[in-house]
Amino acid sequence: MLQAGLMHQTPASQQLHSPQHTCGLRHPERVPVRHTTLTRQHPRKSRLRAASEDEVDFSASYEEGKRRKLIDSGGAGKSLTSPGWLTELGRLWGGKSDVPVADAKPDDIKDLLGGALFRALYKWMEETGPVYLLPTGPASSFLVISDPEAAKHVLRASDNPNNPIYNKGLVAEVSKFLFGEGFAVAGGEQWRSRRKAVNPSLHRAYLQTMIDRVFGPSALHLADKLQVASEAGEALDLEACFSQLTLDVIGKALFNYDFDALNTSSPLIQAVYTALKETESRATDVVPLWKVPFLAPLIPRQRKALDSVALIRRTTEELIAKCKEMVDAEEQARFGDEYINEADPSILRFLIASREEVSSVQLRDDLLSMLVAGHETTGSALTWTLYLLASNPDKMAKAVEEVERVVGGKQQPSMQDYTQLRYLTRCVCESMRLYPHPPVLLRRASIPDTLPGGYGVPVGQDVMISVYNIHHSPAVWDNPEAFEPERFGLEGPTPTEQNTNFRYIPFSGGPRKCVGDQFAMMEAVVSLAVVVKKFDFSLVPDQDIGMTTGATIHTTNGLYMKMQQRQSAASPQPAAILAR
Ligand code: HEM
Repeated sequence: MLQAGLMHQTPASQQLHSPQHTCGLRHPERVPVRHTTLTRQHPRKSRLRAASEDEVDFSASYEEGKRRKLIDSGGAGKSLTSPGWLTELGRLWGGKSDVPVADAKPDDIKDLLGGALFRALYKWMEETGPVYLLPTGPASSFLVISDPEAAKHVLRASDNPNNPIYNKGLVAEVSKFLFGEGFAVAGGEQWRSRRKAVNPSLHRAYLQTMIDRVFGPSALHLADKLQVASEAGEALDLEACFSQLTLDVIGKALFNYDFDALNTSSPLIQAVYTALKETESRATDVVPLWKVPFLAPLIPRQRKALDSVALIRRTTEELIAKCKEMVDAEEQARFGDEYINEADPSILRFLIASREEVSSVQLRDDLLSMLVAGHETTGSALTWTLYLLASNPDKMAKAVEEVERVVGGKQQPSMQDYTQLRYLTRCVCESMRLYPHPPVLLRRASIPDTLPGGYGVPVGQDVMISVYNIHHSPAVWDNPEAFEPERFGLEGPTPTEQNTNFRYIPFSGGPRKCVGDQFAMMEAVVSLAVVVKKFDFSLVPDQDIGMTTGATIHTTNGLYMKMQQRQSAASPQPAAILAR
């Protein structure tokens, strides 16, 4: 089954010959995507209707969809097959709701809890339409959204002071044990004021410093490790390597702390992984025992998670204390919008030097939010981009040609080079279209709402925006399963939620959009540029990579590759090799 997760990928051979997009950019700020609208003609089928203009007006299709809806009085979509028990419960629960209910069988739900969430959600989208109710118990359900216009509506109304309809809901519940007061899960005024304080720390001068001093050098450390394996003729698990790399990067960028995860295994690193795993497990627990506080110390998994969080918090508090001492010792910390301390350009340093009124617990939890949000996400984006490039030799050849031309004899790209690595940037974008991290975004309605097109959303309803479905929908993208970085024209802007009208939302959108999007793109492109410049990568044949989901889409069994140093990269050698 896990293998099947990758089976719906278009085979590399077909991708090589897949027709290229020809639609040009008519609007300089718009990225060409398939100009179609999803029209619900039948609850089990959707058909494509070509739109005549750049911008798609979804309102017409919603109206048509509403007219054609085949909803019975119980609120469930008409089903030709015998519905499962969950659907029955959904019918009872659905009452007057007009949202079609997914024909969810127990097996499907098992799939979902096992981590293959996106596949089940996709199937129900095909059967039921772009907005449906997924019953998950007698009194619980998700309203699943796979439509860009409805996603835009919900994301823009999330923690929006002028239109406060949705909040983070379940996400906040399952990760509170780790994030605490952190702004990634907080809501309302607490979130707003902390996001305002953190945002400026990611200014352009900081990102430039990160490229030169963190992204490039950390990727060169990875190259050292790859070189050793290459000389020994060994295969390495690149997913594990990228996870180590991105932990090293985020540690330095946030705290000026070197986890050195590429070379060592410390209890702290293990603690970060354990805590992350626990958030994933909590989101899919059938019986959420973690909700019962007095039980936690009695359950080994919970105890381990809580011990891990305690270790992470202690370490972060120590780093904050040290940094505070340094800032206090400075005669006059010159602080401005683009403040950077030469010796310590970290975000922690910026936040302390800004002397914002903030409790140390809040500061600690904000940093932890960024550590967690910025680690596995970027690691997974790197993993799947390299996988896709290795599976598509013609795309890899184009990427390598660009890197060699732009970066030339240097070991790592500069900020200026980064802006010229346009094809490689689009490879990362396209990989995040096919493998979005996270594949779903969760929200909860804090007041009753109506989606564009008329579906009602009751107060307290959990909403799941399936980014995966939107990114894979044939109604939204031409040839959606193919890896085609070219679909985002080289001359135009890189795709964002804005210039694709929420068809492309790997960093979400609206007020809760990722704060680290630029950081992540630079980190991913620079890291890939460094390694593809030095090595040819080949997938170990016949491996069962598998695909599963949690906070990100990751492999089930790792991504094993062999590296061979490129002729053109024979000199200069990676730093550590020279030192040997
Ligand atoms: C490829 C890498 C990344 C991806 C795909 C990604 C994706 C996302 C997404 C989808 C959200 C919004 C979730 C929602 O709407 O519920 C988000 C939020 C966030 N991300 Fe990222 N992210 C990445 C890298 C980073 C990095 C490197 C950092 C830090 C430097 C970061 C920090 C955050 C924070 C703090 C939030 C919460 C923002 C808020 O709630 O106000 N992310 N990310």
